Amino acid sequence: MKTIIETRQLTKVFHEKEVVSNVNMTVNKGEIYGFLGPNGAGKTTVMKMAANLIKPTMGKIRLFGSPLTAESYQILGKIGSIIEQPVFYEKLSARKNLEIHCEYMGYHNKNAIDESLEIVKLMNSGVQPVKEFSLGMKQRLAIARAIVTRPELLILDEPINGLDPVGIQEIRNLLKKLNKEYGITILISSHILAEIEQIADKIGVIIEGKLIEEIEMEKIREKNKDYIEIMTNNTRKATSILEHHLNITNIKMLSPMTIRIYDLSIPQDVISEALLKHGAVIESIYYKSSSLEDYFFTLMNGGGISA
Ligand SMILES: Nc1ncnc2c1ncn2[C@@H]1O[C@H](COP(=O)(O)OP(=O)(O)OP(=O)(O)O)[C@@H](O)[C@H]1O
Repeated sequence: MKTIIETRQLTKVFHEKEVVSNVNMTVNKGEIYGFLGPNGAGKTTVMKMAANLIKPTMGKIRLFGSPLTAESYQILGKIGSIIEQPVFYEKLSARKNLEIHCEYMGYHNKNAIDESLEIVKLMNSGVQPVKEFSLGMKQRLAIARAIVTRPELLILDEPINGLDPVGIQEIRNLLKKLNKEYGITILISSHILAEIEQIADKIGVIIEGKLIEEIEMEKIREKNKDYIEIMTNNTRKATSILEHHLNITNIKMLSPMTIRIYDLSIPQDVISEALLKHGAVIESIYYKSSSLEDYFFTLMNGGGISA
């Protein structure tokens, strides 16, 4: 698997305060990486270092497999970013803003501007000046500007911040499209779990400058599957009854007295009835539903992330 961003022991000190500490982050090609952490945790600082906007105090960054150095112009040309509040020429149209950006970047491709306006659905904004845009339109224009040079990696710092639910949905769909149809790898930060859990393939959680978790969403969902837990004096007998009489196969023995069923197609009362009917003693049986919010809450231990 190709690695697009790799940081090792990445550290940033501002005025003798370590705001990013030894961050080892890995963003793979094709991934949407959700970078999650409360306000002030260090997300923007890590992203600025990855985009070469500020220098690390210590540690290493590799982009597209090569070390990031002062001569990395070519590598940086493969990155589009929105870091902190995007600034536009407010009196000019969306198209004019993109033209100026392309000129500045030395990127000359006539179709690219039309294509990015089309992708973010701003084709119809015509000559309307950006100052009349809604926040959602401005965020879409920021994305258009980030993708107009056809980058392979997008670094987006809180692009959903402040949008209403419709705006959030629009940006989410847009990012999914850029990722799936155009193969763009995306690093996106947020302080709100719900904003990115639906689109991220992997999540990195940063608190007080430390990356405390980096994990695939798939693994989180796996860990957080609902189950039925049964305590019985004879787990072997109970397992055999479940397998032979109810055809349940996804059973895990947790202790000599406890089993868990992850196959939830059979209702709990049917399970109890079958166990009792065939002579197993049930000490307790209950349904456990665990949500992603629970997982993050436990992880953060109330560290300030809003679920
Ligand atoms: N240029 C700077 N000089 C001094 N301190 C800074 C500078 N930039 C950031 N910091 C401090 O570094 C810490 C991390 O800030 P950062 O902006 O990276 O966090 P964040 O996770 O992106 O939070 P937010 O979501 O609020 O932007 C904060 O305590 C912030 O005050």
